[in-house]
Amino acid sequence: MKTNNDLWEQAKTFIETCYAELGIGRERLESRLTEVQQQIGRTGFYDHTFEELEHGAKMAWRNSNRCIGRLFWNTLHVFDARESETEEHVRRDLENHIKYASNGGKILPTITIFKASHKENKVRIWNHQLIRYAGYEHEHGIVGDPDSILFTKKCLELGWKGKGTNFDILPLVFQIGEKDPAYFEIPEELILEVPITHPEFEWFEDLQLKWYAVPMISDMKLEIGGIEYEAAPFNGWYMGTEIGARNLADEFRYNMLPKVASCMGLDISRPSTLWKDKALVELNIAVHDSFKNDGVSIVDHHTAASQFKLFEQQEEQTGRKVTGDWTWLIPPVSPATTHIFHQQYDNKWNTPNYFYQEKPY
Ligand code: HEM
Ligand SMILES: N/C(=N/c1cccc(CO[C@@H]2CCNC2)c1)c1cccs1
Repeated sequence: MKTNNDLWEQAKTFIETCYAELGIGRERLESRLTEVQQQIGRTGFYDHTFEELEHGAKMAWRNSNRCIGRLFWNTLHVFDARESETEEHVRRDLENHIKYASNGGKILPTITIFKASHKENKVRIWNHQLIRYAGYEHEHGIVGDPDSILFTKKCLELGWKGKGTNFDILPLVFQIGEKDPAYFEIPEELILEVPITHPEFEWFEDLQLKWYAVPMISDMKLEIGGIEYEAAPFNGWYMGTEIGARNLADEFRYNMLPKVASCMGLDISRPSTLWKDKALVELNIAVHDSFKNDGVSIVDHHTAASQFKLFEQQEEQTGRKVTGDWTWLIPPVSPATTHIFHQQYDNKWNTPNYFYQEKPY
């Protein structure tokens, strides 16, 4: 249980750092600290100004040790949805986020921040990502994304009906306060997807693969200066390997490597022909090429690593120590061809940051 003094210490540290980074003078800092101390004394909590919320969300991205995309931390667009406390308003805010962030393919890194977790009528989103494919477990096998099986079951229990294809878009599911969760289909016109084709292999399109354009994580908790926001969906753009080397490649996901290898005419009779490696590279080329041709933002893992190197240099110049989680920062394809593999990172967790939280179901 956090005491008022613990919260005051966290708040003071955050506001001092935040105001220093924003170049806000001593006068405003002192009066703000007094105001915050009084509000904590009176109510046990305090409310962030929009400026503090906006910069805190950017600092949290900058502190995300597992994120290779942090060069662009200061470009995050922040929507303040802390006043929303009805299903209609939350639904409107989520659809607005999807529309704004997708931006016709020129993806804009965006976060929408709902009511703080200590408030009445707080919001909790049940989706892992705002847009994701359903997964169904049948006797004869799995249809769709195996990673979504449990959440899909929850949606079916709530009354949602899926078409039963490999790419059914799951509904938005969220609850307000202690009320039961509500679900809403996302309007089709808001959903941007990319069919996966290959620049040389004509047969690739016959695999009928596609993936959604915008990854929007909606189940992590944002903590800023001791205040928690358990609903703060954020998006960037994909690094191609996430789709090509994990979502479509893992045996426990769409498991496409054997099929791709066979269509390539490779000898899959023994591992030492490296058929998996050959299929993996072509699948990643297909993903990257398809997104590029459709004008949807995506970054390859080599470019992303170079951008991360610039981030490291930029942080050093600013006098901030870069922290990182090497095990997540190295890409799943050709990791040793990036500088990250040959370097060590301090995995210290600073706040503000994004954290895992208990599932609400
Ligand atoms: C702009 C383009 C971005 C790219 C290319 C990018 C790339 C990545 C990648 C590849 C991962 C590892 C994911 C995995 O292996 O499953 C990751 C993790 C992460 N990213 Fe980024 N990112 C971007 C923007 C953002 C933004 C805008 C935020 C938050 C405001 C963010 C916060 C995080 C966090 C918290 C994690 C760790 C997630 C976990 O622990 O499960 N990233 N990022
Ligand atoms: N490109 C991205 N990739 C991810 C970033 C964070 C998390 C994830 C998915 O994490 C899952 C949980 C553990 N691995 C898969 C993917 C972004 C999503 C939102 C902003 S950028």
